[in-house]
Amino acid sequence: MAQLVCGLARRWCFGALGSPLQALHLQALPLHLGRTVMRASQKDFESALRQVKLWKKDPGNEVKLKLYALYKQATEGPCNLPKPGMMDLVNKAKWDAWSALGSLPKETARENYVDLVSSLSAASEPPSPAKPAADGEQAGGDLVVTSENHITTITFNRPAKKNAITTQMYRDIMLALQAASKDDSVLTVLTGNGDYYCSGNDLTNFTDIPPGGPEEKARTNAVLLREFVDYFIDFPKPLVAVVNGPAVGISVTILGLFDLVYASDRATFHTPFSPLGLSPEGCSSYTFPKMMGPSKAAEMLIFGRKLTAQEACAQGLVTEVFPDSTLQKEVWTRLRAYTKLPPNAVRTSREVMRSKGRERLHAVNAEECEALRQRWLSEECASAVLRFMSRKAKL
Ligand SMILES: CCCCCC/C=C/C(=O)SCCNC(=O)CCNC(=O)[C@H](O)C(C)(C)COP(=O)(O)OP(=O)(O)OC[C@H]1O[C@@H](n2cnc3c(N)ncnc32)[C@H](O)[C@@H]1OP(=O)(O)O
Repeated sequence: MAQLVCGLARRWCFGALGSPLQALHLQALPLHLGRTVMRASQKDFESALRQVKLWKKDPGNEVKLKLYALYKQATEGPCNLPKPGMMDLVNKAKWDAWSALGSLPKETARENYVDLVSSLSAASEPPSPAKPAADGEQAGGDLVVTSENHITTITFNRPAKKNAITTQMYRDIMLALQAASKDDSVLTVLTGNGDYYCSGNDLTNFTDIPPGGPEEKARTNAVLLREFVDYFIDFPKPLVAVVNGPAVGISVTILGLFDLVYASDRATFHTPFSPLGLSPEGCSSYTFPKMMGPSKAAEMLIFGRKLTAQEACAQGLVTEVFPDSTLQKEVWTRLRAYTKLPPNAVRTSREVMRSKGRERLHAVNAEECEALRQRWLSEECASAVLRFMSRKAKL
C-alpha cells in the first residue's frame, strides 16, 4: 500500500505532467548557466532561471511552453530547427511555441522571460503541508485510499488537474482494488476530491514517447488499459461511484461496470471520443447499448453528447441523483446502512448477477483496447492531443 502514497512529492516537482514537457524547459538550464554573463539584464535572466528551478507548483503546459520558447529565443534567437513530424507531439509543441516568436530580438525575449517568471512567482502560493493521515488512510497522494466502517474509499485527488488519471494512478487504482478485494470491507467506493469527479485519462500520458517509438507507447498503453479494466470486471465486491462533479472519458465508461452510481446534480457525463480521435473503452461499447439502448449509447459514445446527471439517471447509467449540498450526507448514510446487510448474502447475490456476463466483458475489453491501440497511432488522435496541450481546444 505504500505505493498508494504516490502524488505529493511528485506533484511538487512537476512529475504528474509527464517527463517531456517537464524536461523541455528544465533540462535546458545547465547548458545556459555555463555561459558568460554579458549584459546587465542577463543577471535577472539567470536569477529567473534559478527561480523556475525552485518552483514547487506545476505552472501548467501552456506556461512551460511559453518559458521554453522565450528561453530558446533569448539564448539562440529565432527558431532554427526543422519542423518535427506530426506524431512527435512534444517536440512539435515546442517547435510551434518557439517559431511563434518569429524574429523577436533576444533582449526582448529575455526581458519577457524575466517578467513572466516574476509575475508567476508573485502569484504562486507557498505549498501547504500535507494533511496528516487518519487511521487507515493513505494521505496526500494523487490517489487517497481510506478504509472505515467496512467501506474502502478510493479518491481521485488531483483537483488542480480536474482529477485526470496519470499512468501511475491507473497502477495505484489496481493496487487499491487488489487490497480492497481482500480487506474486511463490504463496499468499495470511487469518488473525486474537488469540483470534478474526474476528467478522464491524463492527455499527457501520450506524450512521453519511449525508444520504441509511438508503436511501443500505444502497445504499453493498451496493455495497461486492458489490465485496468479487467480489474473492474473481476472485482468481487459491490463497486459504488459517488460522482461528486463532472465526469469525462474513462471515468464515465467504467461506470457501466459499477453496481451503484450516485451522482450530484452538478455532475455531467461526457465521452468525447470522436473529437479526440479515439474510440470507446471500459466495456462501454457493450454495457452502454445494453443499459440505454443503441441509439442513446451512440449519441454518447460516437457523437460525444454530454449528459446531465438527470439524463444519465433516466438512461440507467446513474442510480440516483442528489442535490449537491446533501450528496455526501445522504449517500454515506445509505452506504453505511448497506454495510450492515449480511455480507455473504450480498456477495452471493452480486456473483450470480455478474458471473454470466464476465467472459463476454473480457472479450469486449480486449477488442476495445486493440481498436484504441490503433487509434492512438492515428493523426486524428495526435492532432487532438496537440490541440489540448497548446490549449487551443477544450471539450
Ligand atoms: C493508459 C492509457 C489509458 C487510456 C484510456 C482511454 C481514456 C480515454 C479518456 O479518458 S478520453 C477523455 C480525456 N479527457 C479529456 O479530453 C478532458 C480534457 N480536459 C478538458 O477538456 C478541460 O480541462 C475540462 C473541460 C476537463 C476542464 O476545463 P476547465 O474547467 O476550463 O479547467 P482547465 O482546462 O483549466 O483544467 C485545469 C487543469 O487541469 C488540466 N487537465 C484537465 N483535464 C485534463 C486531462 N484529461 N489531461 C491532462 N490535464 C488535464 C488542464 O490542463 C489544466 O491544467 P493547467 O492548469 O493548464 O496546467
